Amino acid sequence: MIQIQQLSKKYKGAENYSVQNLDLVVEDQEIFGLLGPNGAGKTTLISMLSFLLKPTSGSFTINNLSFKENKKELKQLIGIVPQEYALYPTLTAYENLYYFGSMYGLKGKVLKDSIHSHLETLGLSRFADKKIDTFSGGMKRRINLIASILHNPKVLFLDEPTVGVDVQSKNVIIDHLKQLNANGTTIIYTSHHLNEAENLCTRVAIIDQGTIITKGVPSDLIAAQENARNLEDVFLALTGKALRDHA
Ligand SMILES: Nc1ncnc2c1ncn2[C@@H]1O[C@H](COP(=O)(O)OP(=O)(O)OP(=O)(O)O)[C@@H](O)[C@H]1O
Repeated sequence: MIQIQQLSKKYKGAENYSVQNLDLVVEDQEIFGLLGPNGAGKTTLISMLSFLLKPTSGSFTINNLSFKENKKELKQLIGIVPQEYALYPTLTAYENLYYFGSMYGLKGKVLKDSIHSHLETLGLSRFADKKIDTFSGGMKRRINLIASILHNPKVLFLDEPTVGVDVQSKNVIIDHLKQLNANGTTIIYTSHHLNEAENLCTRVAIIDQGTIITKGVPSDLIAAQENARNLEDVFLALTGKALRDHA
């Protein structure tokens, strides 16, 4: 279980908080969606939960382990799939995955088997020895995903895992997330694909200006919002239609 208490982040030099006094509980085995307009604070939140970013204040625990006192254990327990590709372009897919697996302390046959089995499931076995810079966006996204799950994390954070990929790659990624979840991994992911979240998530939270404005089971949120037919209607009713451009 993930318990977030009063978590806040204000970037250095920024006027406003990007995440402010956020409270949230995510139960084991959920697929939890973080939704919200551009700049809402989704990446900031997920980056704090995966130790990529230090909170300004507040706290969280994962499986009762505190982010302050149990950082090392927690880093082994979680996986993070960042929005940007974190891969070495001139190394092959296999070499990249071997490197990332080693970072989690995996080695030998266990690591090799894990790499090959994930490459197989995600349809990339025949590209194992090809360099990453020859890969399409969809292939890189799948390698990025594998790099984060070789150590079989109990909790997986993903920042827009299906952005910019074709429908085929997207389906393979979503099916794999469902499979991981069925095998016991709790999943928290950010997305702008509201249809996808509506179908995939046990619960979602809609975030705006660094705070949660609503959360719940997608069908409950739709039923509770007047004239809403889907999650997109709920999203627009709660966050408005104004563009969120800012520099
Ligand atoms: N490194 C940074 N320094 C200063 N401000 C930042 C930094 N990163 C993000 N922000 C600001 O924090 C706010 C939240 O940004 P964040 O990237 O978390 O939003 P998001 O919901 O993930 O947006 P998107 O959907 O566009 O990815 C925005 O106002 C953004 O400009």
